[in-house]
Amino acid sequence: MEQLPGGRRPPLVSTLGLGRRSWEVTLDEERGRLAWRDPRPPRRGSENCFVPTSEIIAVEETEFNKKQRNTGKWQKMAKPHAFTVYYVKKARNHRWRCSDVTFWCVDEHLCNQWIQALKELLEMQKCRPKHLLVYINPYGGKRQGKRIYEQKVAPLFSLASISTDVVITEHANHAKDNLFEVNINKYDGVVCVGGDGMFSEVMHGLIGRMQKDSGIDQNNPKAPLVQCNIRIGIIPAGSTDCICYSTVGIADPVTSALHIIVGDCQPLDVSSIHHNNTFVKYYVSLLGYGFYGDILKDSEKKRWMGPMRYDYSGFKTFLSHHYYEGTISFQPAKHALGSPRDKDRCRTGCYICKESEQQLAEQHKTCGLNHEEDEEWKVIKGKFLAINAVNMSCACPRSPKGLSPAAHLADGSADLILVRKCSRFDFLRYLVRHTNHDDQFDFSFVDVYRVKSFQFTSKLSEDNESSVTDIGKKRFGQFCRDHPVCCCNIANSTWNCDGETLDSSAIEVRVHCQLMKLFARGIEENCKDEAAYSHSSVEQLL
Ligand SMILES: CCCCCCCCCCCCC/C=C/[C@@H](O)[C@H](COP(=O)(O)O)NC(=O)CCCCC
Ligand SMILES: Nc1ncnc2c1ncn2[C@@H]1O[C@H](COP(=O)(O)OP(=O)(O)O)[C@@H](O)[C@H]1O
Ligand SMILES: [Ca+2]
Repeated sequence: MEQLPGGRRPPLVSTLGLGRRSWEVTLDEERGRLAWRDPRPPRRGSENCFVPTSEIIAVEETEFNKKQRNTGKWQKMAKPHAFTVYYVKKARNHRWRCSDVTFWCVDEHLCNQWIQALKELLEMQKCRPKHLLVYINPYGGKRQGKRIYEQKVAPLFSLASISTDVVITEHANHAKDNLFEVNINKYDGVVCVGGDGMFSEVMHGLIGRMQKDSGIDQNNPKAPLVQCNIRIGIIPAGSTDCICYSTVGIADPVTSALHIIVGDCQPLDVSSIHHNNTFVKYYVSLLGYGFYGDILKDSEKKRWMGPMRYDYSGFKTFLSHHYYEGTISFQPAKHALGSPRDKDRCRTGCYICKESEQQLAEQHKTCGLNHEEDEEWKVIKGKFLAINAVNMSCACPRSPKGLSPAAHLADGSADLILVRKCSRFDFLRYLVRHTNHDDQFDFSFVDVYRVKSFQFTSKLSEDNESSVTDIGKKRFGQFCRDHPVCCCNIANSTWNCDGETLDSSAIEVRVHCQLMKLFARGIEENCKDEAAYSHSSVEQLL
């Protein structure tokens, strides 16, 4: 076939049947779209439709079924040849669905030419995964992980010719441990079916494996970590599904499966947590002390309640109104272009995250040389109801704008939110603002900073100048029973680290810019207005 400069082929244009009528169908490689147009003069209800080729899921030769052939005209003509194109249809609220359109023609050769051209185009999309390793947590969220995968996700992977090795986890850390053993190079990505805790496990397995294979000591808080290029896909089947919601815009298994199929790629900042030069954990969404730590600790005892446990423990923790004393020191993220009070949000193709990617590339060229030790540290002592460090907005169904709506997925910084001791009423006002359009940072008792690293020491551990083991023993102490009204406490809180509790309260945290990648593209600006994807009028004509 004739080729254009750059090896591209000229558009393939044919008149094909769609329903009962003929349409002009164009496959334009250069513009990257499959379009079909009603050639008759425009009238109400008829539309031009197109699908970006990057969002075509599959193409299949189709048997015209009896029902279609037995209606009227078909009986009089030669047996038509047909093919079906499966593609991503964008619905409201960032939801994606698999839609399809069947074209037919009498000429078998033409039909095959179309199938061949579309298949070749799909083959050219090198970012698409062919072989995936899937971990399913059967006990996450409402315990529907296995059913969700089998009924909603597996059929789509099979349609897209993706082969899978599926592991249904049998215990906590099964997926993490397994990732240290498998031949990871066999796979184009790892999929986790579950909640944020399950994602965290898979991430620890992958990042840990990567550092081990590269001889990096994770216990060294200053060690430059090796980027993890194998992408993770999240099929949400957990209780909060914050990481999925904040990176896709919705927690919906079919939408996530389609993002995996089309081979999306979203870099993600990961923070490392150390205690006394010992590696503790990584996190990508929330590291919360005080309010969110206490909710998590209480909710773990109520796992049988499913996702409702967070509402129950949230209410209880709100009523307890405990505050914690400690010192927080941080290094502001001077490199970051944005601020936590920005009105603009991190969206698909975010220029701030792109800029960080370039800075990172420069840094790699200079062999990771930066002078962060010399940069200033700010120190804040106080009594806090909550200390939240978020690497991303932490949007979730409970709070669609999240804990820090302007946080970026991949800018190499975290937003550190300090909620000081205040009245219950004020704390409630603060919480309610996570669910409406008002600014949750516009309170005298709330401060927010964009940081690249921070440290926290609770007053208790400062007073004792204690070691990890001392802190470990004391943190399970009880809240002050003598003064229930004053809400003071003689214990430490717990850190909530992507939904997992941490044992050490004194910690050192560092953001690693774009350490890993997801099968996602960030939240898209709403593109529902583009007639392109609206196929409804075509459906009316059929
Ligand atoms: C009066 C109404 C106030 C409502 C305030 C709601 C604010 C909710 C913000 C939630 C942020 C969640 C950050 C993400 C945390 C998850 O990593 C963690 C574990 O998730 P999973 O593994 O899927 O269970 N979830 C939580 O810590 C639950 C927090 C729930 C708070 C009510
Ligand atoms: N088979 C299993 N049995 C028990 N726990 C598991 C299993 N598989 C994974 N886990 C653990 O369950 C925890 C919660 O999982 P997650 O999928 O995040 O559910 P949820 O969102 O309901 O918390 C994770 O910490 C994970 O390590
Ligand atoms: Ca970030």
